[in-house]
Amino acid sequence: MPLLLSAESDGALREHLLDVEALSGQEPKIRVRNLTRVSDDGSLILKGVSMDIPKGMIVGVIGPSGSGKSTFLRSLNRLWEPPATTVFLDGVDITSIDVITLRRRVGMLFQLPVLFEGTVAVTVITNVQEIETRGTVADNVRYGPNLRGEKLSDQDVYKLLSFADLDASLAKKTGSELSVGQAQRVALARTLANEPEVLLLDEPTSALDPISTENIEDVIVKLKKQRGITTVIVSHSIKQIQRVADIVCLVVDGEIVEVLKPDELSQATHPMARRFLQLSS
Ligand SMILES: Nc1ncnc2c1ncn2[C@@H]1O[C@H](COP(=O)(O)OP(=O)(O)OP(=O)(O)O)[C@@H](O)[C@H]1O
Repeated sequence: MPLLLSAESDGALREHLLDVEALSGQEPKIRVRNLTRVSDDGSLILKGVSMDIPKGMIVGVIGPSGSGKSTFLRSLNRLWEPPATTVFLDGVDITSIDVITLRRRVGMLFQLPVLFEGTVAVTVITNVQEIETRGTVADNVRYGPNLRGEKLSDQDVYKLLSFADLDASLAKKTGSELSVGQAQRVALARTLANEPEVLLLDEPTSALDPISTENIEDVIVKLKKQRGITTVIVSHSIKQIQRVADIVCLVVDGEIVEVLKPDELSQATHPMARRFLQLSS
């Protein structure tokens, strides 16, 4: 029976008590095995991390600054290229999956939304024609499907905006007319237009006010409940992780040192993890 696994510290994988099948009833969506990253100066950024990410669950990733959280997250859709046979999506080594296909299936949202506003030429890979897109909210939402030669109808765009808790009237606006919170929800709608199976969120609300933060958190939870999307969220806010996550990974110094349920964080035993949790709460 598969177990959630954390980093190996002494050559052997340390098993955790959380059982993936018991939690989700299914095989993991993403499997990470012995993932190591060495920086140019020879220091270890990730130290043989192993982890199962259960399908349809929200996995929170917390830990001190510089501990490797973003590097871990970026490895999952090859924004940082992991070594072969270390990251698997539905059992398939992601380095063998076409990178555009992978990033459609494993979408990502960053700390700050980047919407395009000017004229952008999109080369449609399927039939090698060029489409011009102007940079409205609707254009942003249509971007991913456009790349695949699919055109979303106005209704499709409105549905995606509505799912991201945005009014359809925003569709004709440009990025500069939006608040950061609205722009982040547009970025989320744009990611959802690709119908991802997994969402990677790198501190998605750290630039947002509490109301916008709540809006985004609500959408994250709705995506799990209504669409069964698997989510990995890096956050500096332990309270946020406790609000949205089903399980929490504590990353310290390039290792996942603990995997716990959100209401069991006080049971963390690793000294650095305990100190981090005490200082953050
Ligand atoms: N491209 C890179 N080249 C060299 N070192 C890097 C690179 N990317 C990250 N690092 C280093 O790897 C370590 C982990 O960085 P990472 O951004 O993954 O940590 P983090 O836990 O997400 O930090 P934060 O919470 O501050 O965002 C840091 O020491 C960082 O300086």
